[in-house]
Amino acid sequence: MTSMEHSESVLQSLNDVSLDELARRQQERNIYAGMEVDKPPSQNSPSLSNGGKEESPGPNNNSEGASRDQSSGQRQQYSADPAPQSRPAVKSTKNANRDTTTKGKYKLNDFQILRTLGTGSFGRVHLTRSIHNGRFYAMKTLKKERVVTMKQVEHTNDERRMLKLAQHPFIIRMWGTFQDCNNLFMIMDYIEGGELFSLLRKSQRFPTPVAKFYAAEVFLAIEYLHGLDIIYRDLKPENILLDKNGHIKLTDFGFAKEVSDVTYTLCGTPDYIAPEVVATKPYNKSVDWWSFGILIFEMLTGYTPFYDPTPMKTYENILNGTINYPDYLPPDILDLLQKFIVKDLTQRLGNLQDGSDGIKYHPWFKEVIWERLLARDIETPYEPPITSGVGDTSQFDRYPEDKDLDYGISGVEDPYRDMFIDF
Ligand SMILES: Nc1ncnc2c1ncn2[C@@H]1O[C@H](COP(=O)(O)OP(=O)(O)OP(=O)(O)O)[C@@H](O)[C@H]1O
Repeated sequence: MTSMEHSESVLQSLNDVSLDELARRQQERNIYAGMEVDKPPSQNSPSLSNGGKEESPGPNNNSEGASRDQSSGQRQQYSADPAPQSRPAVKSTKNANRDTTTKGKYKLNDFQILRTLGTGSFGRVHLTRSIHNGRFYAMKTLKKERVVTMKQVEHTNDERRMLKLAQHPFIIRMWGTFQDCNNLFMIMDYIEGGELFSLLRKSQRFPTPVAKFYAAEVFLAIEYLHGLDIIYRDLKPENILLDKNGHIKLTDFGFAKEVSDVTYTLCGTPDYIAPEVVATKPYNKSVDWWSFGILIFEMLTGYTPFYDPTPMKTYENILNGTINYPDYLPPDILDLLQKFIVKDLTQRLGNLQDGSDGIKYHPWFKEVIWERLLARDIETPYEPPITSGVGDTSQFDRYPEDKDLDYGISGVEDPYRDMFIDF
């Protein structure tokens, strides 16, 4: 199939889906996302006993559980540091000397806020325009109070630091951060094409070459992060944006963490969490390769293999590890998926002696020319229909705008000042 034919088949399936059908599926996703994951599973549950703790127990980081984005119809993220136990602190040193400060501070007045692109549990992402260079940027805002009450202070500081460290063609670029008394602000490139999630839901499932293209670009992003000792920990189609040409940009580093060895925090999105994370065992970068397998499965089938409306049942399914692979999946894909979605870490592709090369040279990826892909020199299977040029927002849902934004307040007492000193 040529690249053109891929695009046509994706577009064809898009055209086949009525708006009602889309609304119904979005609604389904809401129900599916709205289940009880805002509480950490009980310590007695078969899957989540025996807690551990990775991150230094800062004053506000003993997460009892936090879910993100309960309003936008996406699968919820989940983060919980189980009961603290005395474990040696994990040292992450690889990037210790890299400068993650931002040169020259932006301020709110540098941007004109245009509209909301997305919402999360901590705030909104706005389309903005620089008053200096006229360019469009996405401005992610997080309410400090919410970050603190949901015990995500360290994850939020990590998000800023990891985003600043990561500079890659398939990773969102963050230009700077700032804060006021109530909010944190992150200025990122605006990615016009919307979420891969929306495209996948509209298409139901992707033809193999389309799934392979996105998987290969995601692979390069994850391989790069692992090279920096960063575990991403939240791979899913909602966190993959498409630029105007149809290349991917990995976004939302809310759970990304620099870890050279192993870590313990339970976080991620239920359908995508690896069994060793569910079982609160120490885990390493290979959790991203498990999620990568789930992502490829979802792109090819339109659903996730351990799906259940109840997250606790999803966790059980993950621990059972039984997957019914549909008959239409050809043997090379089956082989790949079975090597990613495998509980035994000594069998999991990406975690073997040949590291990420084992993935790169797997037969399913044999026609991928990795150097050209990295150079964005491979034709994309789908170009988002961006008609009104830069700043086009047609690929994003409309969100009711908040008329009472409390942005830009300073000079009053800020109880959280010491918690976000890098912003
Ligand atoms: N740089 C960007 N360009 C365009 N849209 C973006 C950008 N960053 C985020 N968005 C939109 O805003 C949504 C929310 O962003 P993000 O996932 O980073 O926020 P969040 O608060 O972490 O949300 P969640 O709780 O769902 O994880 C994204 O799903 C996407 O639709």
